[in-house]
Amino acid sequence: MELDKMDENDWKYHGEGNKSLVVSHVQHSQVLRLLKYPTEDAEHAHQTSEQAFKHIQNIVEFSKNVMKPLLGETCVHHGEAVKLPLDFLRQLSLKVQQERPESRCDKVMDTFSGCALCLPNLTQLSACRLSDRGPQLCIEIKPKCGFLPSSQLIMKEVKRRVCRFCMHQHFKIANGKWKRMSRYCPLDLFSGNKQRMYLAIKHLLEEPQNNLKIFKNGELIYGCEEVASCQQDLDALACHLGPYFPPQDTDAPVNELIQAIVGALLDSPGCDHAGDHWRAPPVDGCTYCEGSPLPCELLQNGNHSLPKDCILHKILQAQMLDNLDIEGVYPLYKRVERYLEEFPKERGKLQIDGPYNEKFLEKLKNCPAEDDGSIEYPVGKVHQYRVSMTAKDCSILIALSPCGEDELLEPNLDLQAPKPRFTYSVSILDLDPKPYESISHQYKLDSKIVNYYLWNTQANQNKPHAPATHVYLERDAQDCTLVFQAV
Ligand SMILES: O=P(O)(O)O[C@@H]1[C@@H](OP(=O)(O)O)[C@H](OP(=O)(O)O)[C@H](O)[C@H](OP(=O)(O)O)[C@H]1OP(=O)(O)O
Ligand SMILES: Nc1ncnc2c1ncn2[C@@H]1O[C@H](COP(=O)(O)OP(=O)(O)OP(=O)(O)O)[C@@H](O)[C@H]1O
Repeated sequence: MELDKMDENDWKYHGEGNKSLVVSHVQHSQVLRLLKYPTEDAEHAHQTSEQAFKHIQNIVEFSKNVMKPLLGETCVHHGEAVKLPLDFLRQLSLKVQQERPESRCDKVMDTFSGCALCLPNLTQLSACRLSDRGPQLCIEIKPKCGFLPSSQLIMKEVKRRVCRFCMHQHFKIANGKWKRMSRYCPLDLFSGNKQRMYLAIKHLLEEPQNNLKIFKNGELIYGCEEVASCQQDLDALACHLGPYFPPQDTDAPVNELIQAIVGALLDSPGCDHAGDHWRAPPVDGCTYCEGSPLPCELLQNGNHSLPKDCILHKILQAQMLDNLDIEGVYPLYKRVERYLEEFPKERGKLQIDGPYNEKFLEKLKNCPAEDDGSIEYPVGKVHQYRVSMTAKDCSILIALSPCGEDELLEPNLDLQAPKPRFTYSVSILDLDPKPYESISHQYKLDSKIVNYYLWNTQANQNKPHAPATHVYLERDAQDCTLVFQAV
């Protein structure tokens, strides 16, 4: 990338999340990930270029030194912090503005610092496998948390039976984030049982929310950009998929696609043994969620039997570093807070805000197994919890391209299920560190999600024919706030 020749016309809007906006290069397989901040947040506008650059470098180092050893060399691309001309960024921001979904416009792209993260465009197969291929298909899945907690410290028993995603759905529908309930359950996807995985992906296709997107040649063809309304057309998707499947299969291209996704998720390409040396302690919680719509006989048939080196297994291992649950971690976070009040200078030594280097990884690995009264124990558990939060919020990108005849013989490139017809690459994105301070937010959110779920499911059980208008009063902390008035 030649920084003195940056031209906004070489870049186009690609997508965005809560924290960053992504543009892709029109010719090269490259993206720029630009941070966003709330429109009213003047503090960020006054952040110096050095501070912004350091923030992005922190993201790079966390991906490279913490998440990569856990998740694997081949699927994590940490990218590079870059400094860009301010004029280019201002023009780019104007150019992409009209393509941004309205629901994301409460934040603006950072055009002040001149800093961004440059990454390979992961919706395309990696360059070494790419050459001149046919049309490329890319499936992005944000799987969310794939296990039920089993910590002794949990007071809210329902959390042992219904997963966070399924409970959160009730809360999201009530506060208008989505219009329709998703039937996807992460425990089905992470089950390792092909039937359950197939149905989990089918449910994602039926109601993608922000958990599934499909790109064709880098363009979004399926998945919602606009938050509340997200009706997708499966017939239109089937038409898009036509060229990828031989004519005899045209009646079922969506099913074929699901099979291909299941195959890629269960495969262990290259078999790098990332994370092997420090496995998360086993969590012996229940392996199915009562919120899943699947029949009981199917749910009980599959117990985290994911192949050891597949992408889902690695992500699940990283998620399971949270073995105390937020209910167990929050008191430890408060203990760290009290310690830092007394010894503020220790903040740097304990690496509360980084740097995310080998020493940080050591702290994570060497956290005492039991509470020995040291400060290393609560700090280690908080670090582990933050890493697990990143793994619970990352996305998997599967880039598929039809195979040439000759490639069908290469064992590591072929999908086993259902037929070896694609070459593919699997990557993980959005591996940013979650701020230390977010633990407090997580604790409150956990409580809101569980309380609302219990209230809503009990209200529906007791009053199946109750009037459609109801009021939810939230009584956490000292106040009593009117939260929802759903109609
Ligand atoms: O808390 P959750 O589970 O709702 O996850 C948030 C995501 O919401 P989701 O439920 O996936 O729609 C949320 O995604 P959306 O903005 O809803 O697309 C973000 O990923 C957020 O992360 P961050 O604060 O931007 O670093 C995520 O927050 P973290 O909890 O990961 O910090
Ligand atoms: N390297 C990449 N290659 C291709 N597409 C990418 C890449 N990085 C991000 N994207 C796209 O941009 C979107 C937003 O990126 P990302 O998930 O990193 O944003 P975010 O703001 O951190 O998300 P979140 O809301 O989860 O915090 C992704 O959903 C993905 O579609």
